[in-house]
Amino acid sequence: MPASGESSATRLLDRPGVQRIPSDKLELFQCRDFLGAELCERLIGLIDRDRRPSTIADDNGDKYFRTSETCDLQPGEPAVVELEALLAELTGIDPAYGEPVQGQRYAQGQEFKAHTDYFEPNGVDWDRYCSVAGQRSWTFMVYLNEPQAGGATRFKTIKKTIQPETGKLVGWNNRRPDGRVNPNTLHHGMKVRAGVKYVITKWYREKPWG
Ligand SMILES: O=C(O)CCC(=O)C(=O)O
Ligand SMILES: [Fe+2]
Repeated sequence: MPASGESSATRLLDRPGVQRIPSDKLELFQCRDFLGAELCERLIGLIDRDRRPSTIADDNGDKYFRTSETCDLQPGEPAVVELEALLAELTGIDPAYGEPVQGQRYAQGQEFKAHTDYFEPNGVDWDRYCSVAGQRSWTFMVYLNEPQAGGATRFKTIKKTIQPETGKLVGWNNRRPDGRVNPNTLHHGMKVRAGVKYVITKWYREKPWG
């Protein structure tokens, strides 16, 4: 298959270990042990080195909406290169369509309230975030550890809660079959009740990132 900006259910399910979460409302997948524990540890080390308060696009005025910290991972770091190669092999998406990988860290009590990863097509931030690379197409995230309690990702519309497990990947298509954004991708990074939670997030765009 030639490299493109698209992944597909067929491509993802081709890989042993990938499971589709049953729903006709969105294309949602998980894969346990996508990353080994050692690579997860190295990525956590990078996140701890460079983290800053997380921000949100399409700000809704709630300053407790996303209370975590974020790290822009450096593309040249060996652990990031390894991660990117594994994601490209899984998704089939040409790396040119990807935003740089981010790390997210949630301390006890921190969360990312229910949101969608796509940008509101008529929102105030559309031009700022999407004029070059277009809309976010696919999201992939990987849990790098297991907090002692809390920190699950809840897909509210389909009432599905995914528990953090070291190395487990979760991914979904942010669009419906007709190409419009899919509100059923609404998800909540729930409060960590005890311990700390680390994830990486990888967002792909409809056009090359540039
Ligand atoms: O931490 C989670 O479980 C969800 C993270 C997320 O939704 C995001 O970073 O966009
Ligand atoms: Fe999200």
